[in-house]
Amino acid sequence: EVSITKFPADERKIIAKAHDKYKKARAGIINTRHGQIHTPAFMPVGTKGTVKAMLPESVQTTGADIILGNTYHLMLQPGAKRVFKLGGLHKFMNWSKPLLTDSGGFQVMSLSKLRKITEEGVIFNSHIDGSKFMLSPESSTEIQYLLGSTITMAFDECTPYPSTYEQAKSSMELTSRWAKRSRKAFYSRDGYGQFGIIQGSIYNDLRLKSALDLIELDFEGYAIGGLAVGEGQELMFKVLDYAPDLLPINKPRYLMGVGKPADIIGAVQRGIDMFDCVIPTRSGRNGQAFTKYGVVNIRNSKYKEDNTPLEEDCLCPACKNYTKAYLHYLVKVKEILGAMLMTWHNLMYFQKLMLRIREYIAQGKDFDFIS
Ligand SMILES: CC1(C)O[C@H]2[C@@H](O1)[C@@]1(COC(C)(C)O1)O[C@@H]2CNc1nc2cc3nc(N)[nH]c(=O)c3cc2[nH]1
Ligand SMILES: [Zn+2]
Repeated sequence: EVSITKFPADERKIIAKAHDKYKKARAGIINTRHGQIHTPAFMPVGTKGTVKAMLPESVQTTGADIILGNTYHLMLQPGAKRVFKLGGLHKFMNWSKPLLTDSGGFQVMSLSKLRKITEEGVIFNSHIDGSKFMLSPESSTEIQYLLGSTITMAFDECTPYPSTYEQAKSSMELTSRWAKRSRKAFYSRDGYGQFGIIQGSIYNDLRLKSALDLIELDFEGYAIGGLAVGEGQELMFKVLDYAPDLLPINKPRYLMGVGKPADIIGAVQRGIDMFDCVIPTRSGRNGQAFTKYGVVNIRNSKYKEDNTPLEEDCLCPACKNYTKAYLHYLVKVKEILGAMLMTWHNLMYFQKLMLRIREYIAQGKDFDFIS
């Protein structure tokens, strides 16, 4: 079975770095049914089948190869069967490149009020109208098939932080049992893939056991779950100092929910290939712009007569055609165009960061720049 991961030998540029810090960084290409993904890659979050305030063609111009959708939200509305009947999520949202869908467990725990975790799966009440649903390894995998996801995530339990060793152990063991059922339920096709998600919280022996359990299932890629859940950067990096090395070197490694530029750079240096985070889109809508000068809070009154762009050399529409004064005004009066331009700029910024990281790795250069 051809997996979706072909780090072609000639294109795989794993450069041993002069000193330890960079030797784990790698740049590669993931080949899928819906096109290539250049790694290290940042995936804009399109939770409900849209990257908020962006047209899909605009997302494409920022350089994104792949976007993320959510099983939890789409199963509640408009419903996976309906999306399937309408031709699948790619057609529905007019995005023809790769799509990765999260499997829903994390969103149930962070969004729905009443829920019950059983061996079978998670029973919960919709946060929209309170109606009852159940997500299991089988139903999550089927929903992602109906959506037409390029990369399907195994159904896991995101171990909360902090957790005791015992709590983390039983949670990780549940995730391993669910991973097996997810793998069995996956309908494997050329150019599509399923990623396992390792848990184990901050305990290295649990992380190792989780990795061993999932490697046995031979997923096309692996995610490190249970991080970016409030543990902070220092503890996250402590886990990342060893966890990526537990995973197969020739398969993609995806760190879920991360992160700010500095988090991404530190994680790439520790061997991570894929990222997703709501920060560029969510903070853009809240008036925060990422720039090489740092984060600009455009609502600050010091910008109300600032006739210069966010970044003079940025090619996004916000910087090419508008001033900080105009963005300040739009965000203050809550005009929709404000959310659009700020989001567009931030997504462009994050993709430029990933492009620079890929170039630096390919040239064997240090990329400790925090931009
Ligand atoms: C709830 C919401 C929207 O998800 C974002 C964002 O808030 C927020 C809140 O604080 C920040 C850190 C800024 O990001 O945390 C989320 C990003 N961290 C994260 N996403 C994850 C998704 C995951 N999915 C699965 N299946 N399994 C996991 O273990 C898992 C772990 C994850 N960690
Ligand atoms: Zn810009």
